[in-house]
This record gives sequence, C-alpha cells and structure tokens, in this order.
Amino acid sequence: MDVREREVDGEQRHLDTVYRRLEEKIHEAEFLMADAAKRVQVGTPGALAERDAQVFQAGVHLSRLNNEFEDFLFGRIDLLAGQDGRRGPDGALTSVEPADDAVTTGPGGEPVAEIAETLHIGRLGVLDADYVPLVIDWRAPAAAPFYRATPVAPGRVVRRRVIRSKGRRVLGVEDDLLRPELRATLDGAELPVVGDGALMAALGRTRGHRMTDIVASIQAEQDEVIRAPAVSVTEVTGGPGTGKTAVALHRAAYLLYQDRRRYAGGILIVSPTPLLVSYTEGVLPSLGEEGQVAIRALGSLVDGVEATAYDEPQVARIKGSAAMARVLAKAARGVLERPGAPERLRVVAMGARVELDAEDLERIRRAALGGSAPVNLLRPRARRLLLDALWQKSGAAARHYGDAELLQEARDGFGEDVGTEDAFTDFLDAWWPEVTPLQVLRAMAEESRLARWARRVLRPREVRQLARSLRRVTARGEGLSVHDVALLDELRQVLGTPSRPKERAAREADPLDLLTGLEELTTYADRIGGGGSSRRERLAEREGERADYAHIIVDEAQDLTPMQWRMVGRRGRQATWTIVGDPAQSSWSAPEEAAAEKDAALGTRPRRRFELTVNYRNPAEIAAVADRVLTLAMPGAVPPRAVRATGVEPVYEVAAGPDGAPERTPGRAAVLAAARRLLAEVAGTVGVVVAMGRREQVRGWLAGEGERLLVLGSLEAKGLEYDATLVVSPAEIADESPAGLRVLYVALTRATQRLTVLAGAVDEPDGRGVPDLLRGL
Ligand SMILES: Nc1ncnc2c1ncn2[C@@H]1O[C@H](COP(=O)(O)OP(=O)(O)OP(=O)(O)O)[C@@H](O)[C@H]1O
Repeated sequence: MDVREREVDGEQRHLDTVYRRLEEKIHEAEFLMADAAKRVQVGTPGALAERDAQVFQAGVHLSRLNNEFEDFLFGRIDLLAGQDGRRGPDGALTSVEPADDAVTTGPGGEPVAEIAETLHIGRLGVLDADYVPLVIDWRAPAAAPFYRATPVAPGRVVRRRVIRSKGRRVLGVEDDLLRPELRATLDGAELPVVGDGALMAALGRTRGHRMTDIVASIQAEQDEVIRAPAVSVTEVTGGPGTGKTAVALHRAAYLLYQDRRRYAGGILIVSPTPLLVSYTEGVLPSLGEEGQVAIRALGSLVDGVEATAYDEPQVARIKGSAAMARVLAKAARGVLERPGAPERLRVVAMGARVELDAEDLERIRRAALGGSAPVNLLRPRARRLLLDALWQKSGAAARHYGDAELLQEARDGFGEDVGTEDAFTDFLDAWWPEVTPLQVLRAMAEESRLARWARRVLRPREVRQLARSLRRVTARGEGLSVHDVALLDELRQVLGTPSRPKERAAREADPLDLLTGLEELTTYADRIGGGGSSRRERLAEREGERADYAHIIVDEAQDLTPMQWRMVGRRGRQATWTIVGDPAQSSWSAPEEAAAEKDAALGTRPRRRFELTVNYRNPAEIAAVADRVLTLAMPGAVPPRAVRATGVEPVYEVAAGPDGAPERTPGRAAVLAAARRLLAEVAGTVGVVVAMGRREQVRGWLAGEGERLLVLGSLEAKGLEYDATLVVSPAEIADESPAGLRVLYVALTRATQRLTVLAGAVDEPDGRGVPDLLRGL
C-alpha cells in the first residue's frame, strides 16, 4: 500500500465512524418524532408548544441527515497545540495561535512539532456519544482555519487536507503544507503529504446546468466575506468569476448557522434573471439549508408576477429612472379621472332629489386626493366629502334644528340613510373603485393621459416610447417586462391596500405563530394532515406575505436601476444587507442615479467593503481577451487575476458568405458550425451569446442541437457560466445599448474552458479574424 492508499484508507475509516454515528442520530430523531406524535392528544398550551418545538427539531435533523450528500466530509486540518487548552462548544480547541512551546528543535537543529489536534470538516457538525467532535460544521469558528490559513499566516495549521468523497466512499485526498519547514509528527510518525491541486481540480470540472457549492475550497479572501458579521451593510466588489455569487450563497448558509432564529425564512436573495435563479438554487440545499432562503429574480419580486420580457434599451432606461416615481405618483392619483367614470350623482334624501354634477364631483375628488396618502385608502374620505356635499345641497343644513346636538343627529341620520342607498353605493364603487397597480400601468399606455402625468418629467418622445411599450401589457398582466415589475411595486406603495379585516383575523389566530413566532415551522397537523403540498402552499403563502426581511443579499447589484433599488429597499427597511457586484459588468447606463437610490434604500447604516481579486472561472487565455474589452469599457479598471491557464487560446472565426466574402453579421451556417465544434470539444455546456435583438432568430437556428447547448441574449448571460462560449458578433452586442461594451465584457467572461468569437463584417476583423473591439487599444 502506498502513502496515498494508506491515507485514503485512514479517511475511509473515519467516514465509516461518522456514518455509524449519523445512523444512530437518525434513529434518535425518528424516535422523537414518533414520541411527539403519541403526545399529540395531550392538550395544554404549554405541552403543545413544547411538542411542536420538539417535532420541529427532530424533523429538521431527520431531513438533513437523510439528505444524500455527495460529499458530507470534505476537509481536515492538523493543528499544533494551542496557547491555552480551552475548548469551544464544538469540542475543538479555541486558540488561534500555537503555544509557545508547540514547536521545538530536533536533533539536527530543525524545527519539529507533534500534531496536537485533528479536525475533520463537513457540511454539518457531528459529535460522538462523548461529545467529541467527529466532524466540525464548516461554518463553526473551529473550521475557519481550514479556509483562512496561508503559509504566511498559518496559525496552528500544519497540514490542510481536502477529502474527495461520494456518499460513503472516500475517493481521494489532496494536501497542502502550511508550514513546510516543520518536521511534524502525528502519533509519533511523520505526517504524510499527498498530492496537490485540489482547487485546480475543482475549477477544471465540467459545468452542468446547476452551480455547485465551493465549500471544500473556499479561499481566504472569500471566507472573510462569508463570515463577516451581519451588523449593517457588507459590500463586495470583484471582477467576473471571483466567486461573488458563490460567496453570497455560502454567506446565507453561514448566517443561518450563526443565528437561525433570526434568519430562518427571513433571507432574501435578489438575482437578476430567472436563469441565474435556477442555476444557483441547488447550492443552499447542498449546504444543508433547504427552503430557508427565498431566491427571487428581479422580475418576480412582486407576488403573482413572473416577468421575463426585456425592454428595448431606450425604454428600459426610462422605466428604470428615478423620475418614474414622480410619473407614477401622478398616474396613481389621476387614474380615477377617466373616460367612462360617472359624471353625476343623484340620490333621494329626505324625500327629495339631490344631485351633484360634474363640477361638484371634480371639486370633491380634488379635495379627497389632497396630501399624499395612498389613493386606495382615501375612499372613506371621498365618501364623507360626498355625503357632506349632498347634505349641503339638500338644504337640510340650513334648516333650523334648534341646537347643535339635534343638528348633528340629523346629519348622522342623513349619512346613514343616503350612505346605504343603492344609488349612492353603486355610484361610489364606479366613481372611486379600488385601483390596482396593473390598472394604472395600463392606463399609462394611453399616450394623452401619460403625457399629462409625465408633464415636465419626460420628453414627448419618451412619453411616446413608454406608452407604446405599455400597450403590450394585458388586463391579466401578460406582457409585463422585468422593468415593469418595479413600477408595479412602486404603484402598490402609492396606491396602498385597503385592509381586509376578515383575512387578517384568520391569520392572527394562527396557533403556529402564537406557539413559536418562527416563520419556517410547520405545525404537526400540517405535516400529518395536509401532506407535502399543503406545507408548500403554506410556505409560499408566507413567503408571499413577507414584506420585510431580516437580511437581503443582492447579486449583480451593479445592474439594479433606481426604480429596482426602491423596490428592493422596501423589503428591507430593518434588514442587514450583503451587496455583491461589479461596476465593470453593469448594463445600466446611469450609475450615479442608481447609486443615489441605493443610498436611500440602505439609509445611513455603516458599510463594510470587501474586494475579491482572483478569477476562478476563466482560464488566463480567455481573461486576456476580456481584459482588452475592459480597458475600453472602463478605462483604468483593474481586472481580477486569473488563477489558472489551460494552454488553449480563444478561437477567432469570420463568417463567410457563399462568395467567400465576410457576411455582414454571422448567418445560420457559420453559427451552427461554430457551435457544433464547441459541443464536440467539451463534455459540458456550451453557451451561445448573441445580441438581444437576435436571440429568437438564433434560437431557431440552433433548436434541436441538444440540452448541452443554450442560446442567450447578451443580458441573459449575467452570472452564468459554460464549459465553452460562442460569442456571436461582439460589435452587434456592443452597439445595442449605451452600456454595450460592459455587456460584451460579461459575454466574454462566461467560459470555463473554451471561447470562440464569431465575427461578421460589422466587427471589422483583422487578418487573423480578431474583431476590432477585441484588439485592445
Ligand atoms: N474557492 C473556490 N473554489 C472552487 N470554485 C470556485 C471558488 N470560487 C469560485 N469558484 C467557481 O468560480 C466560478 C465563478 O464563481 P461565481 O459565479 O460566484 O463568480 P462571480 O464573481 O459571481 O462572477 P460574475 O461576476 O462573472 O457573475 C464558479 O464556478 C464558482 O464555483
């Protein structure tokens, strides 16, 4: 048996012990569940509360342990003795620095040390029956040195080992020596060191349709962000591929570990596109956190809406700008003044006909709308003003009632009689209906009305473009674009929602909330009675209701428009925040305006800034091409350092027409051929990135090429990655919007292995086929 086999064998024995212990725990959990079920009939509130908490604990345990982890155990550190012998709650020594006498001098004058502590790191913590740690949870303080130790600052770590395992089988180990100068022994024998390149192996792996976690190879600068205290705002910038999305997801898991009571169900991750949501949503379950965090795309932040359509750049620019807030405020108030609204109110009061004409009604509407209270909450005020006006008109007020009390009585009686008359209530419903955000948005599609509401805010051309775009939206909300969703949310705010007393009472009486105060819990009855679907519905309902989160993570934050910042900000008035982004990848063209709304959303909370500097996605050969575009897109920006090279240079091709001359823009045959070549060259996914305007056409060309191939409009490529990327006509992508060069930068940084750039005549390729934009300055 060689060293590697012996070491793998040793880790296998440890993993066997861990699984034996896990099985014991599963039995314990099952017993607890059964025991709680037996006690369900016992009825005092205290017993019920205790029972529910117990069932919850047992259920969580069980579902986590039953989860088939690909690699439950993934790391190990061998440590020197600590400065003191103190142990933390996980059973590990707490001291970061080694004891003064941890290292001694050997017979030949060399430094020697005996390993004092060995810790295994995994997805969850496991203690043996004597509370000795078999596995430390990766989020526990004792696991931090696994990620943080470097040869410059090794702390107590002598050897860091990454363990590759699948289910119950250990497949291999890779070691790093943090103190290579030291001759270390473990149980008297020399500490063996096996292989290298665990990180490189992770980075070179084939990409599929789901992102994987990086828990076994989190790097020190990333670990700092993941474990940063969530006191206020944590801002993280870093170039493409530096792990911002990965870090954000691991941070969510870390926060839950730190303070589950506070964060369970209360973390919102805002993602730019549904594609990125589905790419990333498997990561948290793989870290043992299922269903605790809401990941939502910007187009799905408002309940019941799932917008995926994109606006043309000039329309997106209008819809995203902060000026829209003023237009919407006017529209929300103006929408009641509409063609077809009743122009006369006739009632019978005290035996006589009383009437309000169009002029009266207009005056009353203005009076009711005074101030800035939400329109839908003003109906009672409007009702009161109408009754006042009718009372005046009826002449009753002028009648001599003798004293004030009598007068008041007469007025009240009048209100009750008239206010319940059908003619009056029908009128009120038609004249002051409850207005929905969607109705206002659709009203804005009428150019003349929009022009009135947008006077002195938008230019006539902008009014025309905006109205035209909103005409696509149907009464059922089809045709909404991603940017429309922020408008709906703003409208929801300015319109307000009248309270529905009945529903609220039902919700308040929910015994679950009374028992526990925790959002994520389900009652015993839920689990037994309703089965899975009722639980899911319940969770969905709760998620929908939630208006305020404890922590909000914003991914690709550079892309949020001012209106989107307002929308996200509303969900985190009391929240702490983690905001990750890269200004060089921004597809939004007015960064100052967005920054102002972002500041308004975050308020005066202090901010802690981090920067990630290493690109783990792109090989150096591909990063070099992207860097050239970066110098055009954002002069002076410092690109991240690519951590690996593959020796494979990007390929440049020019699409030639039948006569051999370059086609203006690449046609079907050239795109198909280039895509097929890449499919043959890599085992995983191939992303074809094209200008937004060409997306549908190219999808048609490449339909039927199989699941590994995806066609993306340039804006959809955000955050995603593929084994190979085909970028079609960089010039077309860059010319599509004012932020086009930054969008092109995004497109060029998606590949983990291979990049092909396909040019047409518009790209002005040189003799080697390199487009003008990619030749650098
Ligand atoms: N420490 C790490 N170990 C292994 N893989 C890593 C590590 N850090 C990042 N990666 C991988 O690098 C790739 C890029 O990470 P991620 O998508 O989080 O970067 P990003 O900064 O969000 O990129 P972009 O800004 O381009 O969207 C992912 O495949 C991720 O798994």
